[in-house]
Amino acid sequence: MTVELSPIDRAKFVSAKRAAEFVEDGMRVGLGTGSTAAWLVRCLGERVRDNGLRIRGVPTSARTAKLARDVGIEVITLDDARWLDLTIDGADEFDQELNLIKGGGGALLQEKIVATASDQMIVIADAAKEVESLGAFPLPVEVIKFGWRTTQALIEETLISMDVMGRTSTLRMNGDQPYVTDEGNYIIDLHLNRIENTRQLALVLNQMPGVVENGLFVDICDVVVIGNSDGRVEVRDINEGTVREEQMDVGDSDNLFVDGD
Ligand SMILES: O=C(CO)[C@H](O)[C@H](O)COP(=O)(O)O
Repeated sequence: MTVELSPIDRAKFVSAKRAAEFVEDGMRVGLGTGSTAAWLVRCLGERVRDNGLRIRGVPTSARTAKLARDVGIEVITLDDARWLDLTIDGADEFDQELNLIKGGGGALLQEKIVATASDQMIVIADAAKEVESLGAFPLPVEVIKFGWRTTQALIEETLISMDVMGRTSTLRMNGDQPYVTDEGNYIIDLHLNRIENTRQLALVLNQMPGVVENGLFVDICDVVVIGNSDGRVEVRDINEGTVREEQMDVGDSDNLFVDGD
C-alpha cells in the first residue's frame, strides 16, 4: 500500500521514527496518545515484526492500546510494569524549558501518570508545536462529572484572582454530548492565550475539589524530537543541554500500516 503523506504527517512521522531509535530490546515503554504517538506505535510495531524487538508497552488510552495490539506490540498495564524505562508521547505545545500542554486528545490523565512513572519522557512533535510561552492552545483540565459547573466556576474565579490572561473556559464536547475521558470524566478547556506562571497554575488547579488533573506537564519531559516535513529532525535534551540536527528518510512509511489500519 502506498500512502502519500501530507507535510504535517511527514513531520510527525520523522519525529516518531527518530524517537523510536531510543527504544531498546527488553524495555518497558509508555506509549502516548494522538496522531504523532500513533506514528511511534507503528514504527515500534515494524521493529517488533521485522527485527524481533522485544518490548512491553503501556498505552495511555484505549485507542493506543488497540493500535499497539494491532501492530504486534505486547501490551501490559502500568500496574504490571510498575515503572517504565521510557515514555514517548506527543504534545500540543512545548516551550524552551520543555514544559508542555497536553490533553488535546483527551488522554492527559493516563499520559501524566505514565510519563511520571518513567525514567525518561521523550516528546515527539512537529516544529509548529514550539512556543515561546504556553497557553495559545487551550489548557485541558480533567474534572469529575459531579458538580462540574461548580468546579468550572471555581476554576474561573481562581484564574481571575491569579490575574491569568484569557480566563474563559468551555466544556469539551463530542458532537452534542460532553466528551468523556477513558476514566469517565469531563474535560474543561481553559482559553488563556498566554501562561506566565506555569508551575504555580499547575499546582493551584490540582488543589481544587473536582479537578482530577491538568494538562500542564512541568519538569516531566527530558527530550523533545522535533520533526520537519523535509525530514530534518532536531533532538533537544534538556538534561544534557545538547541539541542535535539530523536528516531522516521521509519515504519509508508505507510498510508501517497493517491490515485494518
Ligand atoms: O496530549 C495528547 C493527547 O491527549 C496528544 O499528545 C496531543 O494532543 C498531540 O496530539 P497530536 O500528535 O495528534 O498533534
